Amino acid sequence: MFKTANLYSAERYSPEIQICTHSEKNQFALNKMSYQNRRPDNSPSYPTQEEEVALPQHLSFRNGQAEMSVRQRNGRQHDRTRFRSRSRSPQSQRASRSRTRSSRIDIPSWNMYDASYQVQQHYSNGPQSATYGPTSPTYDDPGSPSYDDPTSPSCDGPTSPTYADPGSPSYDDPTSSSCDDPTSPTYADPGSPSYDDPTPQYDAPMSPRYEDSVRIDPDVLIEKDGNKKFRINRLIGEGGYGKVFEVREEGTTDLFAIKILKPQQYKTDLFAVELRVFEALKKRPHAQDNLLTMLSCGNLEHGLSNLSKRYFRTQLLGQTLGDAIDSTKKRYLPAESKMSLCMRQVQEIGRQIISAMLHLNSLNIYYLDLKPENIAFVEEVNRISIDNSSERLRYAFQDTRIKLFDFGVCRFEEVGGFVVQTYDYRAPEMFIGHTFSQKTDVWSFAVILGELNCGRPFFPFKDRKLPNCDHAKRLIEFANHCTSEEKVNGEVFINNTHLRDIMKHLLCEVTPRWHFENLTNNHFFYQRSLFGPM
Ligand SMILES: Nc1ncnc2c1ncn2[C@@H]1O[C@H](COP(=O)(O)OP(=O)(O)OP(=O)(O)O)[C@@H](O)[C@H]1O
Repeated sequence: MFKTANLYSAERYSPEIQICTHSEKNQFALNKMSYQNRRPDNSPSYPTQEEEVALPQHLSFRNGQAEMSVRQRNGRQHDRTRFRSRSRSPQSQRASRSRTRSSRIDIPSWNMYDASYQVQQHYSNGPQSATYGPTSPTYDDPGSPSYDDPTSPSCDGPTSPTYADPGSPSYDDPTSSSCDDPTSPTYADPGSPSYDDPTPQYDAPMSPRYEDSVRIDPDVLIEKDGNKKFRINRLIGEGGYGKVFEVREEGTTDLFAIKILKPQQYKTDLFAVELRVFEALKKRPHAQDNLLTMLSCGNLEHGLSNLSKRYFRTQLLGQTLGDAIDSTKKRYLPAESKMSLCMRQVQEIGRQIISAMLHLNSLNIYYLDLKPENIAFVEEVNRISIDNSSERLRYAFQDTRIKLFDFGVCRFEEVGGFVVQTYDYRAPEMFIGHTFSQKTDVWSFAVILGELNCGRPFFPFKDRKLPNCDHAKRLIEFANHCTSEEKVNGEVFINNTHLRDIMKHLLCEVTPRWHFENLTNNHFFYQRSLFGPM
């Protein structure tokens, strides 16, 4: 997503740090303070798409590690990318500590999802070779409810999915149907660079969180109770309570994902919840079509630095839907610049999410954190076919097979209580303290469909200062407008009549809102001929 980065008039910043991408020949410099305050032309408005995508808002160096945080302004996602010198000899550590502010990183391929980065760090005392980086852990969502927020009552190829999937509702068979996170990282992490803090934090002591994210030592993981050995390829991502690594089984070419629990999270039950969901899913042989399932779990023989030995291993998935549609950055673009996913693929993706949710519901599991960031493509993502002839620009993916993962927030029927949910996808009743139900997920599902159709976050407002009950009302009002043909801000939000008809039943008050079961024979999702070719 950063490949097209082209910085808005970089020279006008007083360059403290330069990053250049070889592939694009884009050189850009940033000065955190000047960017944070204003664009170079002094216009106070939202950044352009390019700026928004390209500008790292914070890049700092700590103990030989270059650290960059990217926060998509007004968006949901907060990404940090770190690079660290592979050899951490005392000399290199000393050299990096004495480095001045004039540093430069060359990144041959600026892609968050590359297996590794080749990073050349040129320090003031001479170029120094360094390598790679674990990539793109997505941290807390600026829109996510924070535990500190007292106003928040609910914390928060060509292969199409097969219609013949016996575990999924089939359109020939209309009857078929098949937890709190106190650990979420928050922006208030004292060791993290803060966006509000104008002081660059050079040579500040590393927070344990940063330090441990890059130390992969040893790089062979051995299952304690099995005989398998895995070599770590890279850190894929980091969540509130665990880190996910891409690993290769020794002696084979098979790749897997291994999630290892952070030691400080032993006391939380999110890992246990996720394992319990995996165990439950074993009872549904077809659940694995659209839900990530576990291959093994237990303890590793040797833990990694700063991580516990508890782990589980799963299939390795591709990019998340959230990253693939990357609509957050388009929030403030004019309508004509937004791109919608072609309707046929909205249908395909929607149908798979329904299938996943029906499996979970049949096991009395509430997912409760449905969002594009928790849905991943089975294969690496390839965006194709942009069709300019339709009303909106459209794109498609080569392979739309998806799976839902991250079951840490799931709830079982017998457990009630406080739930952490992402702000943008949270149902209105959750803002006013209602307990969750299956319909909580239905709302989030509809928001995702809307987002795929609009090419940007569905609800274009986010006012954290608004009392929760007012926000809830606003959501319902806005949803009513969107599901009518009325223009909202000069555009018809949902420009497909079939989708609009369904959305009326999904984006509404909780009582009339449909269940996922109501969608099992819905022609929008199950009538293949409804939409023509991409
Ligand atoms: N099986 C997998 N294959 C590929 N990538 C994965 C896999 N599982 C997780 N990831 C990546 O790792 C990141 C963190 O994983 P996950 O969301 O499960 O962690 P978490 O600790 O539950 O996070 P959160 O705090 O958001 O709940 C994800 O955003 C995703 O990009």
